[in-house]
Amino acid sequence: MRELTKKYGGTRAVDRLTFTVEPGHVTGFLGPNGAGKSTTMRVLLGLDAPTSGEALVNGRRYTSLRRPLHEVGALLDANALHPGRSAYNHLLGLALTNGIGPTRVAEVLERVGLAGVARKKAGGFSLGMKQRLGIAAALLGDPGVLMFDEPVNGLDPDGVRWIRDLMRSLAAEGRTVLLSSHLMSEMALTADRIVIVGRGRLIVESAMKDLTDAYDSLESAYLALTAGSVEYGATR
Ligand SMILES: Nc1ncnc2c1ncn2[C@@H]1O[C@H](COP(=O)(O)OP(=O)(O)OP(=O)(O)O)[C@@H](O)[C@H]1O
Repeated sequence: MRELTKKYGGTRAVDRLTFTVEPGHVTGFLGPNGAGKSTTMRVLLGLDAPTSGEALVNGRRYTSLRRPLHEVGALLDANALHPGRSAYNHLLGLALTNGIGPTRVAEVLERVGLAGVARKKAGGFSLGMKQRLGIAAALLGDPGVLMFDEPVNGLDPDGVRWIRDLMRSLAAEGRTVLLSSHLMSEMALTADRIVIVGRGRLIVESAMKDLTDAYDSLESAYLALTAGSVEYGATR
């Protein structure tokens, strides 16, 4: 992200945001509700155009990537699927339009643990199974850059642990992993770098260890650093 700004009417969802996500790490992307995390990911994926500045994947705009699914994969919304289609057909449709063969579909279904329900309709899947299917789609093109918007939400403890291990193994394979979540204790176990935004602006970009050394915990660091940026705070 270089000086990325995205306005919706009078709202500055993202405001001159500059940061870099490094390969080989899980980077936690944190910030209060409405801070601009999803908007940043949407612009990175070419789903929204920047108002000014740029969001680059491997040094290029998403729209200029020749084989986008091979460069970047993302899970933004686990419910973005056709409910009547099977998990296998959902992935096969995506694969075939991107020059990827059925063998790879079987591979990613195996990796996310859905091989046994591949022929079942995705509409009947639990939230956790839909998250896994969304992750399978992100992995289809074996991309070096991965983005996950709140993949842990609503998952059972097994699912939470699975996502944590998957994120860490993807980073250990040398990939760039950007992960948003509001669950600080889980993020503290998963990420080794942290980017915090508030009101569309960068608050801090840091190694996890530097934050937890300076504050008691990631949660304390987060609460202290975002104290002035919470837009929809409840009265206490
Ligand atoms: N399509 C849109 N049209 C108008 N405003 C939008 C749109 N998308 C986002 N916004 C606004 O931009 C701001 C940033 O929203 P965004 O969803 O990026 O935040 P977020 O950090 O992902 O929040 P959360 O943690 O609640 O998911 C909010 O004020 C939101 O209302």
